[in-house]
Amino acid sequence: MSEDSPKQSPVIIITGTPGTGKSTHAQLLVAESPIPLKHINVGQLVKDKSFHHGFDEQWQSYTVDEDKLLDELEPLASAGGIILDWHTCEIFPERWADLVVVLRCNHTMLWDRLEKRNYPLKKIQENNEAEIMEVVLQEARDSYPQQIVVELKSESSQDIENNVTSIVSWIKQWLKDNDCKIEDDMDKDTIS
Ligand SMILES: Nc1ncnc2c1ncn2[C@@H]1O[C@H](COP(=O)(O)OP(=O)(O)O)[C@@H](O)[C@H]1O
Repeated sequence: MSEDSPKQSPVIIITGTPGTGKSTHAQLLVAESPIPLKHINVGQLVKDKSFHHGFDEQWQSYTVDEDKLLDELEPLASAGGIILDWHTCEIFPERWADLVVVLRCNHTMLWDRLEKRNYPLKKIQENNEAEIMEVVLQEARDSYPQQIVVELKSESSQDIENNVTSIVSWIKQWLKDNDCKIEDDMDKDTIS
């Protein structure tokens, strides 16, 4: 985190293999944060605003138009107060990020979660393998200073509560470190 950041609230990236609990964490964090945070579900944003070059049937995912996506997010990241929720993070410039949370999950549990989502078998296998190989964790460690990258277990509801509590503590400390005030009457919302 930058010591002399003019932002009044931080940018938090929540990343992890699909199904590890990013959106669940982000939603609870919005509800429990002492300051307003916007939850940006980046995958949904890509779809809604067509920041892509089409759907890749083989990979069952959109081919993202990174320039358009970054242009949209830049002013939001500069202002702060956002949670970027996506299954990849290296695209986000290092200067944006104050905290990078990487959610992790046992691969058997992850398999069940993705099956419930009706993902095709190939996509479940790929994501499962990525989780076992720690692909997203490695990407985060390669892209941001090690002191802002935090790996958190997301296997139970207790994990979610504990994780959100510790992120809220981190936010409070960030606000103190950056001489920012907590205002009671600010709205909280979610955008995609
Ligand atoms: N820590 C957890 N404990 C139990 N269930 C979880 C946990 N994290 C996520 N889930 C469940 O797994 C599914 C995927 O969660 P979601 O937040 O949509 O993941 P992501 O945003 O990473 O794709 C949801 O049904 C959610 O309730």
